[in-house]
Amino acid sequence: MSRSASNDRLLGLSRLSARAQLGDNAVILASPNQNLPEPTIGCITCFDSDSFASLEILYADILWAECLAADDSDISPQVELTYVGSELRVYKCVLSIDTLPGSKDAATQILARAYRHEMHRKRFLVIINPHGGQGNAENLYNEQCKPLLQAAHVSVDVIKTTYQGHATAIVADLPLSQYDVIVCASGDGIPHEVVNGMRSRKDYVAAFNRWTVAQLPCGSGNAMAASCLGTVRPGAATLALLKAQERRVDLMGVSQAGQPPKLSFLSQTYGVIACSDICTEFLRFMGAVRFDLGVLYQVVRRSKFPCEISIKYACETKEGVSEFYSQRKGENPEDVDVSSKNFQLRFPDVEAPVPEDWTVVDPQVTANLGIFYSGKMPYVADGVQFFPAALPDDGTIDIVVTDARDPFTKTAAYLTRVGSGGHFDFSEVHYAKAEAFRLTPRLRDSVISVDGENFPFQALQVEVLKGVCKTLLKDGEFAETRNL
Ligand SMILES: Nc1ncnc2c1ncn2[C@@H]1O[C@H](COP(=O)(O)OP(=O)(O)OP(=O)(O)O)[C@@H](O)[C@H]1O
Repeated sequence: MSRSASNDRLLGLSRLSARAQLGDNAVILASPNQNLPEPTIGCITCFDSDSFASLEILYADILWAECLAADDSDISPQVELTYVGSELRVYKCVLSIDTLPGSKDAATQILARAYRHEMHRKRFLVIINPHGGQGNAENLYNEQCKPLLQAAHVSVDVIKTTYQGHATAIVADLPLSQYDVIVCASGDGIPHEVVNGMRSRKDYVAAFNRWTVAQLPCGSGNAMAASCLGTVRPGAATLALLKAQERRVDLMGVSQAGQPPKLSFLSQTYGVIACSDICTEFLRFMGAVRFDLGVLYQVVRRSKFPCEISIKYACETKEGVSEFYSQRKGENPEDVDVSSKNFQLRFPDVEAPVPEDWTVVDPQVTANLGIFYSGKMPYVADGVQFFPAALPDDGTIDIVVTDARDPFTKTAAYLTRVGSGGHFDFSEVHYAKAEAFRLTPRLRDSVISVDGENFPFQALQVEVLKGVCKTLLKDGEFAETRNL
């Protein structure tokens, strides 16, 4: 039996008798009603006249499809479609699907096209950091992400963190088979905790083979979503996540003397950038602006951050980086399970002498260091492509080094071009790819930041761990960066 008319009114459902057929990329409306109902503002189950004006609803925007039992067996099958329309609101409509190639019913065929990577079948654990994003994370999730996840019928459990380090503890104790995707509704701090929680488990290899880690951008630093889903808008990121392709990415193993080894998924930094992030925590109320102010302050002061850096290069020059990048971009290898070997550190301990085949960065530069920034993902913040040559699982870490002695005008010129990746072109900016590096600070006190978190201020050694973690990438690749 079909749904009753009163039930439809309750849902705000528009029962169109529009006929439609399944195209390659969209459900294409053949003859929409002349008198289209206006969408009801704020209602999540209404008709979006904008999409209908274009006479098609893209599979990329479809969240759900369900066959309605026909009142009359003579008419084409009726399908209730749930989709994302203008302003990322969720809409519903009922269509009569005209021609149906193949034996599967219309809803099954639409869902297969809407979810090429079957994300609608996955079980999600969402970890919300209520403290994240200036205390806004929970609201952002509830208002912008949850309606889309519900409309997509995915199974979702939610846990809120109650203290720093809670996400590590949650993941360390989680039954392995209960979930497929660990979604961090947070900034970059929670994914950092999640991968370390996974690594702390006795069955860590199984955990990295089972769980996919993703971010819904609800924090103040959302580099993971910017890089993997191509947006830091929570609603758009939710849609991108539901349609994304699972892909293995590299992590980095971070070693410091006397500290337990840690995993890093995003970046390590010392100098201007680290200080601008960590040293401006007290300006948290200002949001992202606090970071820009911090950079400006350090650059105007021409602050120096002496250190020693040794690098096991994969590409030492920018020409090498460009060539490597163009050869490897677009590779989309099959997902192969990892073993404990993939997590083993290959290089001598951080306290042992630096291996002979590593290169010592010019001591003139490192005695006057401005920025040291190393990373695995292209975007370190919304619209800031610090590492335009970063690739998901190329087995390398991108490194940027600058000299604080550069004239202010030069420094300002390359820093203002970081948004477009234009800093790569400046001869003053050293950009390389490495398998590993060691950084030994030569200041009494300053900051070392790993994935945006404050780490002990002492020497650190970092090496890449190839393809150990699964995440979700829009179109199976990192967000687009400039041409190199
Ligand atoms: N309930 C809580 N109370 C206080 N801190 C918490 C809580 N839950 C998580 N945290 C900590 O908050 C820190 C920042 O988290 P997250 O990255 O999600 O937010 P953010 O707004 O992007 O912050 P940041 O700007 O510091 O990156 C993490 O170190 C995390 O451990």
